[in-house]
Amino acid sequence: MTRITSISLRRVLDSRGNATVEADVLTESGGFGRGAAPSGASTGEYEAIELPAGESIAKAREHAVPRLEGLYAGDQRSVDNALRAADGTDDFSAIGANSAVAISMAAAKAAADVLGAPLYQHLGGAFRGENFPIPLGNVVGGGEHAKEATHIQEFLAAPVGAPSVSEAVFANAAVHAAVADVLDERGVPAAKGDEGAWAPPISDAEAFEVVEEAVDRVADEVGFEIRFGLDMAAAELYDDDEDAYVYGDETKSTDEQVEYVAGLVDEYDLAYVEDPLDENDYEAFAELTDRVGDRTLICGDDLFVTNVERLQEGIDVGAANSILIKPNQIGTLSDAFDAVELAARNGYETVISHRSGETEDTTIAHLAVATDAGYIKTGTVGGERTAKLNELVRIADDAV
Ligand SMILES: C=C(OP(=O)(O)O)C(=O)O
Ligand SMILES: [Mg+2]
Repeated sequence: MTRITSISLRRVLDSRGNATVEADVLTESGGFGRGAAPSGASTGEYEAIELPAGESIAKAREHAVPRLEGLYAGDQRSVDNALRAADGTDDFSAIGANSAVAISMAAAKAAADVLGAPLYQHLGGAFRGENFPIPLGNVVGGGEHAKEATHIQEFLAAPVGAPSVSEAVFANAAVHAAVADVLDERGVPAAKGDEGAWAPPISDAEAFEVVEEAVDRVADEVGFEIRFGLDMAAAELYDDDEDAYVYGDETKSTDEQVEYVAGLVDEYDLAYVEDPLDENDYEAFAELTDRVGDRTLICGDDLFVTNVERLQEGIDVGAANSILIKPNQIGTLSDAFDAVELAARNGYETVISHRSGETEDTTIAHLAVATDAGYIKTGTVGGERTAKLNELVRIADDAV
């Protein structure tokens, strides 16, 4: 039986050293699942609300846990509906999306444990496990993830020609290492940002040169196509008062930003551009998608926040052609699945994603395989990132 008998919640550390919520779910027949909430730094304005971990735990213990005990862990919709009902708001601001997502993921894992099935199969069904996402690997970054580095938040290796997920994962690690070599040759010192990407004190223009060089070197070595992409996190660059995108001392109007990004797509043959425009500007997203959407992915992260209503608005006007899926942006696995399905029905590519603050939790690796996502964005190096990447390698090797 998969009835939930107990849920324990605790504060644990995330990769930035902040407190986050971990949930353990136990079922009648001894099924066990554990989930931990990640946490963003460049969060979208419309995301579900994360409360301080201790507060979120206290509220969830009082309002959610009593409703959940006795439910079937395997009935994910009921579990997630009960979380929503216990919260009673649209954005999980009563119990916190951090407790909600931790419990939602833990319940799914407990159900998989009872079934004796890998999580991706419990979530995605018997026919999943053959296709794997292309990992987008953050190799250079700045923005909200590292001070005194690039304005663009993430430069992402995209090993689109890799014959296997394992070769893709290792190629991204090789690009990360090659970036260090190229920076060293240029005499540029570099620490690492929150996601383990290099955070050098160089201009965005120089970062393009460095990443292109590193990608080319590794592509030559491995013999398959590697491209690269960006997360511009442009809502963080956009200044409402100036109505412009601010790059240090320079600003760009919205038209100039569209022109700039379209130019970058062509100059660098970018495979992927996330959040190239402000999270409120569907119109400019649509214009850019119209211009370059036939040759690259224009992805909405802060734009869509894994929310079906915001995604539908984008679909209606042709804004973007792909969506970033972050379960903690919306609060439950059911909501994340709904966003994936709406995207798929409308020809939008899905990219399952980590947050800049992460834990060892590997749910998103399973979610990517379960939903047949085209891409996963989960870093390149660092234990909390390799936890997901190595889990993908294990899934491919039938070793989970
Ligand atoms: C992973 C990201 O960063 P954060 O978790 O800080 O939102 C992102 O913006 O895509
Ligand atoms: Mg983003």
